[in-house]
Amino acid sequence: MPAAALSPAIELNNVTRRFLTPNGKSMTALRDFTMSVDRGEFACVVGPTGCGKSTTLNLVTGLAKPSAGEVRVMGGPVDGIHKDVGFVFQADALFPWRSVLDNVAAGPLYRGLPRKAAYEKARDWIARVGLSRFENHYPHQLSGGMRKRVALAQTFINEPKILLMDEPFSALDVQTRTNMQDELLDLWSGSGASVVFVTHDLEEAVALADKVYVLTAGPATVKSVYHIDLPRPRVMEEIRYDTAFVERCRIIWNDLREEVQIGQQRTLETGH
Ligand SMILES: Nc1ncnc2c1ncn2[C@@H]1O[C@H](COP(=O)(O)OP(=O)(O)OP(=O)(O)O)[C@@H](O)[C@H]1O
Repeated sequence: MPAAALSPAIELNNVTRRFLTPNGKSMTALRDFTMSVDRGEFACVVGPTGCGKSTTLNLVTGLAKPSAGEVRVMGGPVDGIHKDVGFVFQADALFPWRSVLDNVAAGPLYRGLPRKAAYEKARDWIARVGLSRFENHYPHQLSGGMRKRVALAQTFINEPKILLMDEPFSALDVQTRTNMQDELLDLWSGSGASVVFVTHDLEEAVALADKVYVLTAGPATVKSVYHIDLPRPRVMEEIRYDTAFVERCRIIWNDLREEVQIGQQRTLETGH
């Protein structure tokens, strides 16, 4: 077996990322950042507002380059967006002028699958997210939760080995959000994909993840890593009452709270 096949799906080794601010000064968003996500592992990243969570995802996509250190995806250096990477962000990435079916079929068509096979596959994924009756609807005719289901189908249909998610459910109401978390775990459990899921919501992180990274107030570095050994499959409505779950949230929140307070204090002092 080649060495690359045994390597983690994602590695950030001592990464520093600096930006130039509008007034020409250098600003460090990430400092000495080290993170490793194994194949098939679900990692969540939590930290104070603006600390650098999205920047970690941008480094994995290659949209941002490290100022120092190294980023590796599937055992190799990052060189543009890797074909095995899928995304789900807070904002919908659906084409408004295309039906649900055309939206979901777009990925396989783009990747060269013949039309008939692409549409068969799209129908299958639409059924898996429970939207068969809506395949001819347009995004504006769907609820926020339904659009998220389309987004998940649109992503999972490409069979990504790595899934990057940046607060994908934060705009949804609590009930819809819970349903989507279950849906995501269900789709992920059969996929073998490695996930990096950024969220402000610690309970969401603990409920979903194998591993939770707590980041410091910017510049972001890894403050601590928690392994979440709660049994799977997990059901969101039930896990929130599980004493082991509550205990883990309490421990991690004690850690995260300090950073949130530092971030808030800084905002009060500097106005941003
Ligand atoms: N392209 C850029 N140019 C300049 N500064 C940037 C750029 N991208 C991010 N930053 C800065 O880097 C810091 C980290 O931003 P990032 O978006 O990674 O934080 P975040 O933790 O994801 O934020 P939030 O919690 O608000 O979603 C912020 O201060 C931001 O202003």
